[in-house]
Amino acid sequence: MNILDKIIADKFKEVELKKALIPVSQLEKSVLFERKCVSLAENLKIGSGIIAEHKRRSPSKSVINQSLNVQDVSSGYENAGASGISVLTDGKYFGGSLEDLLYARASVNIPILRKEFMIDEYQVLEAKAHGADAILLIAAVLTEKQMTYLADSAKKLGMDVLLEIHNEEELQKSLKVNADMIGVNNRNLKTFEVDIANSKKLSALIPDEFVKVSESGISNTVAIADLKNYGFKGFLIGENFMKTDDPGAAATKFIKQLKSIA
Ligand SMILES: O=P(O)(O)OC[C@@H](O)[C@@H](O)c1c[nH]c2ccccc12
Repeated sequence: MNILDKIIADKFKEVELKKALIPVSQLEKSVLFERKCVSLAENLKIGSGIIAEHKRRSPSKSVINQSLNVQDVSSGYENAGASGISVLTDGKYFGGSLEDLLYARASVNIPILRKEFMIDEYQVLEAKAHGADAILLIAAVLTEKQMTYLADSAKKLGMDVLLEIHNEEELQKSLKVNADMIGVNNRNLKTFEVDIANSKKLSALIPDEFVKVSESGISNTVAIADLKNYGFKGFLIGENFMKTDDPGAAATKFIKQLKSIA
């Protein structure tokens, strides 16, 4: 079994357990359920385009940074001029939690993406109840029908949808889904190989109604200037910031440099 299949198998078990412990009616009682979401897709069009990620560890890199707290990282990213923040909530493989999402929400006003392996509507409700403005759907692990259902349920709650693809086949099955953004993952989640050329290759095939996002392996501003020429408006960056002692400062420096070459 590849790592992605393992993560998904574990996720099914986790969601079943959670459903039994915390009913949907309780999620809907969260004060955050009434909060009006801020559109990540719209924010990408008007700002720096950087979606800065809070990621403690990953299956590909093991530990990235375990010593920071999510409030400092999130407010650091917001002050740096990020257009949005991505918060990993998977515990087993990425060291994140829904609590991280809550604390991030309490620390910033910019849109927050719940970075999770979504397989069930229950997780969409959880995202809303913990202050997310957007959810991620990964085409590699979902059918067209599942993506349609999950996207529609997120849209009903006022959240944006970032649909992640890695190849042309995944793009084709995603085109009818009600997503706001299509993200090209430069990392193959099955092999962990990273290649930014993947974004460039697939860009022309993505219809204009979707905001284009390039994800993973981005470590310099020249790569972004290049990706902008291919129509990308959003750039998801995790490790490059998180591997430093001060991700907010790293993001500040990065975004300043980005502006200077624009
Ligand atoms: O740390 P990086 O290489 O900058 O990548 C960030 C982000 O794109 C990556 O964490 C990611 C992209 N898609 C995912 C799906 C699940 C978990 C994580 C991811």
